[in-house]
Amino acid sequence: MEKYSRFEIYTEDKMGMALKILEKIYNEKIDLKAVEVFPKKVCVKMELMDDYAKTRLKNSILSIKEVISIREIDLLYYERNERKLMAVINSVDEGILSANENFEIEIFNKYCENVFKYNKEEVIGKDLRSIIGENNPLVSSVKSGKGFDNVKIKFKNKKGEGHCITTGRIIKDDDDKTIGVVASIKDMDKAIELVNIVQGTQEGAFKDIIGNSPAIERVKKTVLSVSKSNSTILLMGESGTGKELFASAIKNLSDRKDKSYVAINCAAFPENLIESELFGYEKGSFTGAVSEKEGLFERADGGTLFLDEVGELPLNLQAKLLRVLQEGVIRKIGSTKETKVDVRIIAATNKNLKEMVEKGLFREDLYYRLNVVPIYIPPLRERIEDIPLLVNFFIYKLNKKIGKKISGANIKFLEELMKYDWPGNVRELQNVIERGINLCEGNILTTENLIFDIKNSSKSNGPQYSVDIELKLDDVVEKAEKEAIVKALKKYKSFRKAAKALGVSHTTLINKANKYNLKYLLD
Ligand SMILES: Nc1ncnc2c1ncn2[C@@H]1O[C@H](COP(=O)(O)OP(=O)(O)OP(=O)(O)O)[C@@H](O)[C@H]1O
Repeated sequence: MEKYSRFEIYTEDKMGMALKILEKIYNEKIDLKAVEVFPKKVCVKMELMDDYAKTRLKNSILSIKEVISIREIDLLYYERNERKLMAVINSVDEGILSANENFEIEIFNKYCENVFKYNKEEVIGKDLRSIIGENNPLVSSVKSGKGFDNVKIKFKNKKGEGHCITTGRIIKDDDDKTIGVVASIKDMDKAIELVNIVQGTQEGAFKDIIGNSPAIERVKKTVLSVSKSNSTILLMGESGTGKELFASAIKNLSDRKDKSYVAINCAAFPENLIESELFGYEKGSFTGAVSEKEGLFERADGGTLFLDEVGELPLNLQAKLLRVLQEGVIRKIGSTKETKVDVRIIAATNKNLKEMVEKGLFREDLYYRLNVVPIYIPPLRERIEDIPLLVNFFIYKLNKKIGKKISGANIKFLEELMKYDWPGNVRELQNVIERGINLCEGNILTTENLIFDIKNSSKSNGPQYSVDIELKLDDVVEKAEKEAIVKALKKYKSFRKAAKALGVSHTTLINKANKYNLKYLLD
């Protein structure tokens, strides 16, 4: 790096001090590089001098009557600021490139060096067009005076072709004239990596889980905080609430996301088959066992096993499952050998397991083993705010399947859906929308296209969850309050009458109806 000599010269507060000092430098035939002038102070940057030359110059400057003192300094103020700025520019995980109105490159940070495969020294002051070509948004923005966002550019460098994503802003002077452009550069591979990271985290993992009601947001928050650990998770909720979706989100958010994910519905197999499905069997262990069979636990080794409808597991298999959870070993049917497996269990149930334990239908010890991290997914009737979003989502999804171009649903249609009790939850809602799309002759769903499932009554037949395990006291109170208000509004069809029945003032009831989004019930 080139070296310089720098002086800081203190003077009396007089006009023309800088000129007098510069004259002395000139007389000593020293090459001046930069000057900074302040009240009572002048700083100069000059060619590198030896001690003799420095002393000569100092004496010459000190001979000026108004000069008080001189000291050597490391950097001028502008250099300090420039270095601070460059340190910041080099520390960001993005390329920063700037060029002036003549396309000369002025800033080119470390990240740019990696993307474009040029050293800063090779490009500073060079024509931008010779480095990244003529046809790129940076050049056109200097010409047009307009910035640009997230444009992909291709360029040639020493190592061949490269590509990156860039966003640029124009630099203007006081007269609004373009004097340059500054652009951020993102390496394409890094941008793709970023997308993958995002997909492996929150937004990506929850992208198929529609809804932003406080109730569903609470579940997402819990899922986020527990997915990274290896603890067993028990997902509880009525049928069709999205337990399977959440199980898959947990897997995608966990460190096991790239490992095997095996799902089994315990209710879908007859009792005698489920054991061989889960644990496998040895050849010849029973008639028909002509070859060895790998069980799902083995298949999920290193990854995640989703046990859906775990409440349906027969009691003898509950004991076997308990052993896996306690000791991490499995034994195939017909084998004497135990094999170690490393499997994270996510179990789901729409049954009230605690009640099953009380009735002797589910092993208590297994219940506590599974119930390490219980997550309760609320039924749709407790998050009716999500219905419009879900309706749009299903219209979009099912249009493609059915080959229609429905653009939405009218208000009355949505209101009817929000009044309904949804015993079949989101799955039932999806069916209702699919039926509606099939029936719809226009491009908007109306109440004429609305048919609810006949088998479901308007009263929920889902399980009532006990308070102690799934919800915080505040949530329980809110839930009960909301249910009582819904019931009263449906029964009395008037705020005044419902308020009287509930023993609260008219205003209190209206405020609460607003809080829970229930005013539509009386529209
Ligand atoms: N929040 C949601 N956003 C979008 N789709 C959802 C949502 N919740 C559920 N679904 C859809 O509803 C259907 C039922 O969901 P899922 O199978 O996850 O429910 P479940 O609780 O596991 O049901 P079951 O207890 O009957 O097995 C699926 O088609 C799923 O994609």
